[in-house]
Amino acid sequence: MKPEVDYSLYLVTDSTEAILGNRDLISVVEQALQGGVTIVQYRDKTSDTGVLIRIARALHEKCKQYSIPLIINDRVDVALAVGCEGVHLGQDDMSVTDARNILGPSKIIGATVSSVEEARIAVERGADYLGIGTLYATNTKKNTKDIIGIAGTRKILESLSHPTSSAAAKQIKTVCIGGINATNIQRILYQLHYSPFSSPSPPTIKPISGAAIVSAIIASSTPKHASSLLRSLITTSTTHPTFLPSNFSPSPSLPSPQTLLNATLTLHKTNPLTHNMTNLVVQNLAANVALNIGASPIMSTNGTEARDLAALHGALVVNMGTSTPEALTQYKLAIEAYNAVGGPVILDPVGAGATAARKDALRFLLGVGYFTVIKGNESEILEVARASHIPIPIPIPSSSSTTTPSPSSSPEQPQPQQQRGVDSTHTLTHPSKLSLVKTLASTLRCTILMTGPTDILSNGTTTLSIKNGHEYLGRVTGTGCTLGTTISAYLAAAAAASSTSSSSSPNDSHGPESKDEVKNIGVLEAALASVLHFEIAAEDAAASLDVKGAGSFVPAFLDALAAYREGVVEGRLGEEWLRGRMRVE
Ligand SMILES: Cc1ncc(COP(=O)(O)OP(=O)(O)O)c(N)n1
Ligand SMILES: Cc1nc(C(=O)O)sc1CCOP(=O)(O)O
Repeated sequence: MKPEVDYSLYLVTDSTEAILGNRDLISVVEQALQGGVTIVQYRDKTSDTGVLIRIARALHEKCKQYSIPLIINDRVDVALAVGCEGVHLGQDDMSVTDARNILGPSKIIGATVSSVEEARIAVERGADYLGIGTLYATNTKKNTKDIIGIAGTRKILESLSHPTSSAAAKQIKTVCIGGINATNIQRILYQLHYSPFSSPSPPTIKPISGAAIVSAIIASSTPKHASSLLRSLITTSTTHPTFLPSNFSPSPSLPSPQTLLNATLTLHKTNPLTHNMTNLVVQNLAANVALNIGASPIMSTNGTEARDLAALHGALVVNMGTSTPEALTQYKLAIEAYNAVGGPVILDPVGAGATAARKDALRFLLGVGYFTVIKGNESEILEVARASHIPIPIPIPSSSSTTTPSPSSSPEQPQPQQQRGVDSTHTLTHPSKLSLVKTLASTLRCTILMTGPTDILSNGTTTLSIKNGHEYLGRVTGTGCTLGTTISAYLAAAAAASSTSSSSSPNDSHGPESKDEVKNIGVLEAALASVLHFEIAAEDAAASLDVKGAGSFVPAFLDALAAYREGVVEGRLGEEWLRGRMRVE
């Protein structure tokens, strides 16, 4: 009878100079056991068999003291000699079938897989768990076959829980591997619906059972501390991941006008910080937009001050408009700082499809941290989808035929039309856009806003079309970027309000009506409220008699942004008014 194994923090060892240094492996593993690793794999690619067996025996003794299973990498003979709990086999090692025949039914056999097909075969051959990778590029193992990211890992998890999959597939345990550390583990587990003991929470995806880690523990100078930190991040990720603002759960329906007005009131009351790492073109306009909607802007591209700024309960906008390799390093520092404290982060992948450098920058940023909202025009969101390995709809050719993305689409991705500069191309039908935005939001477990004549907003559960706005917005450079600033201010306000709602007075004059309504301002509500504030103000500004074109529109727009906020705060713009103005379905 195989014991129930907790795969949540799976330590894979490494004895190389670069990672272990000149320390003693047994002592490092013992410290990791004290810190709370739940399963250990001895992985040593160079030692002779005699040495392998000696070290494996010593490790097994230690693991037994902590009642933790020991697995041997690659070598069935060593596992047999030591009598430990099992083996881990790669695609080029002994087959799972042969290993099972040798080891018998009571031993644990793990298999490395990087595709749906490899997973299917490993399950069929009787593996107990799958090591799914490579999740992210890692210095620990340079010659990995495929970097599959969150989307590739999810594809495998989805295939295992597919209604037509076998009972064994539905039951098999899974860990992800490659580039996992304390800064990204919660986001990764969140995006992979971590659940330590199988019980597929959302039925469409099998939750991951744990994370396999090498360097973040073995290379640490304090393996006990590194392990216990990782363990506590894993444990809290099932309750509430620290990178998510509290109460930011997916909204199941179209937010009510009162909730949207409450978001504006909350913004006014909290005067949140919006930290903009934005492009050179829009710095001034973005700061003015922030001031007029009722936020406090800071335009800082220095990542080293992000930790201090993140402590001020604001939100971060990362806008790739004029980014450089040096800027990417600064963005990384800032994203990590905001993720560490649960501050909202908005990614505006400006011109993401325009050049190879921008495509690379986008892939880099998507691996760096969690984005609460990703906002972009159609071309930019298509690029995010491609970077996330999500099947994208076929662009409209000369005729109007399109396909809807489906998880079973061919791996041959249709190439989106080359983006020219930062302008968007318009190639998809509305249903295709809806489907793409929803799929992307649910895959990345964040909120996506695709802007255009009709904006599409989705958190993967609720998908909305927003038809407000005015064409002048498209004739002033950088207005799209300043929408990112507006979203950040609303998210920061909602996050701050939700974390203090229990202590605030629910019936302040002109304030949100109840604690519940403050709590209900989740990401989708805050993002929708910000888009409506921005776009209805644009409509009002454009209708002003003084406005003759895009030039005179800008000052009128700033006035209208402030007037919207003042109207809501003073109670002149209420529920009925908003119901009549919002064009959302
Ligand atoms: C848990 C886990 N997953 C994957 C691997 C990789 O194993 P393999 O493909 O055999 O590659 P090497 O480890 O031998 O380089 C693993 N070891 N553990
Ligand atoms: C041993 C191993 N196997 C991988 C795979 O993709 O199969 S990645 C990897 C190394 C993971 O190291 P770290 O946690 O330091 O990034």
